[in-house]
Amino acid sequence: MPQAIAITRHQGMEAVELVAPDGARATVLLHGAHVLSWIPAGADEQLYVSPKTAYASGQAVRGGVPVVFPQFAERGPLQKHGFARTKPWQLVSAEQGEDDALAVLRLRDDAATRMLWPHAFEAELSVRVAGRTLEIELACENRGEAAFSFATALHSYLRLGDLDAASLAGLSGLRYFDSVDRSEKTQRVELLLPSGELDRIYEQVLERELTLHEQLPDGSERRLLIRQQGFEDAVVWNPGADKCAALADMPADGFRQMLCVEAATIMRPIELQPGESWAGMQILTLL
Ligand SMILES: O=P(O)(O)OC[C@H]1O[C@@H](O)[C@H](O)[C@@H](O)[C@@H]1O
Repeated sequence: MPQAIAITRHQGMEAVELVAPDGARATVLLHGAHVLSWIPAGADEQLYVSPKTAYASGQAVRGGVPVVFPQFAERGPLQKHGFARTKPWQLVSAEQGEDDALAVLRLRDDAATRMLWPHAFEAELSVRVAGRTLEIELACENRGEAAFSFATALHSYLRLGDLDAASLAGLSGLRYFDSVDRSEKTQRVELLLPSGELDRIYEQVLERELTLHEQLPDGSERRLLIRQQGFEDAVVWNPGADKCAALADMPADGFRQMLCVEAATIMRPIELQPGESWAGMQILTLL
């Protein structure tokens, strides 16, 4: 029998603490349906959250997994990355199952969202933890009478001990839009070694498996498998030293402890006719 999980508080905000029978855990804020923590069974924290982030209504949390919807970055008239990450979501269910723990959260249009974006929608975020895997699925349904289109991303901040010891594999051969110098390029090298500001939208990433590698001080290697379904693109972002210093909610050296690898659909926005739905998932597995 699934065991219901009650709402608790985390950093002064409503949250659910998912715990699977094998010990895998995740913390999800109702604010923004924001996954704040993921601890695979037998391992330690895999997500980065800035120690300087605000936890306040109407503000975005810096770290974890912000939900970007219905606009990516400043590619449209809305606030940066859209409104979903700063809205209170409703908890639909949270429970521990026989071999996992699952929470489902929902956001529907209201008068405030329709002022910004005149569409009737229902978004659902499902977060599932079990063993060494975290699955985050975002679904969206058009509940109105006219078609709409949107861009979206699961903006995952992956925690690092040291950026210089990290590399990302699996992107070679892909086209990408480099948001730093606003040009189209092709990834030539197999391993992306992050250094300096990195802000790229890799296109048509579906079917690719990315792996974040990190050499740990004890000589071992951490490997995090990053897969996506439904999302077409992937964003790789690190602000680098200068941009990080300018972010009020990040410590100056915070960029060394994170790399964002985001499952996204940006280049070809998703179009939904009345009654149609879309879903996409990011799947993280600690190998
Ligand atoms: O500071 P924000 O609004 O959370 O955005 C962080 C970054 O998010 C990334 O997804 C974008 O590619 C970057 O351009 C952006 O700077």
